Amino acid sequence: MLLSRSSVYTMLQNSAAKDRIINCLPPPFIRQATPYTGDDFDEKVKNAVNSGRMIETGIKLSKLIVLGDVATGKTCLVNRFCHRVFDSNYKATIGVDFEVERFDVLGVPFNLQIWDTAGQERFKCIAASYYRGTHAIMIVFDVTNIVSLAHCAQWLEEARDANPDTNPIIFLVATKRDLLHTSSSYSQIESEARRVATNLGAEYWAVSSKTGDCVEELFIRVAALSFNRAVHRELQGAGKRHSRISLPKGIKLGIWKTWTTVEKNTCSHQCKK
Ligand SMILES: Nc1nc2c(ncn2[C@@H]2O[C@H](COP(=O)(O)OP(=O)(O)OP(=O)(O)O)[C@@H](O)[C@H]2O)c(=O)[nH]1
Repeated sequence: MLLSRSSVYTMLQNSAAKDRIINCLPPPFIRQATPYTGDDFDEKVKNAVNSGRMIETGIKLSKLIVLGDVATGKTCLVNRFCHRVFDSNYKATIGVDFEVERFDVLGVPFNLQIWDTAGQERFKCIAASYYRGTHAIMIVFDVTNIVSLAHCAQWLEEARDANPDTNPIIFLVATKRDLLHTSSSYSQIESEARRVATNLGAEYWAVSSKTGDCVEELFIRVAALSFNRAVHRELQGAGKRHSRISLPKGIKLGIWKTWTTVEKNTCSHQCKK
């Protein structure tokens, strides 16, 4: 069955969960540890949304890839956000896993494709073939493993090589925050990680998939910045391709997550103003 653009739009518009509704730009983890310093969505983006132009151009879609050393917690991070679960047993990702999360940003339907990639060397070439066309890159390291932080620059370089013509949003994410019990051991890692984040031009976050600490906030921030960038790109005429539904080869609309319908415009992410 073929769905018209307007029926797909209506279907998706009605399906963002309450906690996926974003009406204001969420803050970074640390104000001094981000290159994305704006306090709000761009004026041009807000004007375009308010004028209704975004509805005509179709559903917004951005691709996020999650990269990092083996067992740093990439899968647990994605599963915590997408399924609200945590599994303490390690199961290696083979190649890539794929999720789509539905958001409603400033009243506009927005989909974030989340690509969880394998950290194991032997699966790397499969994973790397999915790096292309990304709009956001999340480099993950384990707070208890300083070597995984040292490898972040290499992961980013490989992702950038696959996207020479784009300017993706970059996040450096410290996982397993719950494992560092003293604040002094964490602050040592944090200062080194923030230095690395600055060098990479990345926004820094520290999360725990086990406790759920800051996971939701991280992905809401990723979605909001990605939406801002996607609309901006579209307004500049460079993002025409991304304004349409473009699912990866072999992925059908039917596997998209359909969240239980919730009342529209009930925002759980309150504006601070
Ligand atoms: N304590 C704690 N353990 C975690 C956390 N996140 C992940 N782990 C554990 O770390 C191990 C590796 O997690 P995964 O999410 O599978 O790691 P991955 O980066 O996806 O691994 P690859 O797919 O092989 O690259 C598992 O045993 C998890 O339970 C966390 O926030 N806290």
